[in-house]
Amino acid sequence: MPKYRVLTPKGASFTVAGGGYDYEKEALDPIGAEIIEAPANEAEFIAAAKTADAIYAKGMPITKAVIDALENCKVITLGSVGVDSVDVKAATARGIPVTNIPDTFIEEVADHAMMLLLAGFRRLVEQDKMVRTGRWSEGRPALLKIPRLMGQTLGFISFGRVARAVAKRAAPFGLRMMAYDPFIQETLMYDHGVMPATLTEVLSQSDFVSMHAPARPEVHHMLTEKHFRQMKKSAVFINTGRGATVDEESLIKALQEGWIAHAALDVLEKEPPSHNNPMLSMENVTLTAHVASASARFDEARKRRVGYELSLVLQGMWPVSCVNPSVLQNTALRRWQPVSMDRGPNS
Ligand SMILES: O=C(O)CC[C@@H](O)C(=O)O
Repeated sequence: MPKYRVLTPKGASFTVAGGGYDYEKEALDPIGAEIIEAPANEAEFIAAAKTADAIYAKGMPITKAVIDALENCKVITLGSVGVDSVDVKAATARGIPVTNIPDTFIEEVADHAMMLLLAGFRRLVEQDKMVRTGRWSEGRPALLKIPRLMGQTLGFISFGRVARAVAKRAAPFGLRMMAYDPFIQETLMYDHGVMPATLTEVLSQSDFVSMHAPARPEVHHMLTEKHFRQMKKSAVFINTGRGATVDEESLIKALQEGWIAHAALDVLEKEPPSHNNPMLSMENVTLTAHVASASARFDEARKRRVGYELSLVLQGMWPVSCVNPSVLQNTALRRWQPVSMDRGPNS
């Protein structure tokens, strides 16, 4: 009988795929905790959740109904930056800390955003299709219509850690950069060679608009028809954040009616998309399957980090990355002091 039960939706275990090293066991075995899988449907998950000591949320929404059924849960742990799959408000109301991993795969997502930018701009998918379908001679005329990349403008909506990592990659390509983010200090933008701007300036002046707004209810459908109408007809829209920040119907209309040139998207409003999503057959759309974070290193790092957060809380300590830290004050969990990495001015 395990001392602690960590409940996770079936099929979402965070052991390394393909029988690799078992990072979950490494973190959880010494404290007597065990991962238990429950069917990933709300009713069956709720039945199993009553006695769970912790939830590892993945692959299914952890709704208010699930959270209200928890009788013994000390933490809900996410293996992502985005916390949109958990009703954080409900967890906060119940005094349950929710943890995420905000810093583990910034480089991967930034690589992917840059790849989408280049692929969308140089029409990679269309070019590939032309070669494969015997239309070799059509490739060059298609690209003769687009400008040179150097000197084009990249505009960021939201300038968090991933956007800043994209800016580092974009600078050597000779892109001018601007960003809209009312929550980030302008000096941080200047440090990255990025001009602070209003949303209208970003939309109307950018050749590439890269969306990085986090998945929060306040930014649901932040971009609608009126925003796509403000963009350049030649603009490429890139989204590696969350599909829900964009009104997808408006985006589809913008692409179909030529208000913008191309969309390169890792995220969609509904994932996977339904077979009748028009974007699946549109030539001016480049799609990947919400995989921007993926790499072998990330897979390992995510599992280690999830195991670490779980083991901290189950052993009675504050987690490292808590998205609702106000609840920590009212728990019996002990605050711990991380060791300072700052070894002084000459280190
Ligand atoms: O689970 C993933 O790999 C994607 C997670 C990513 O979208 C996030 O919000 O952190």
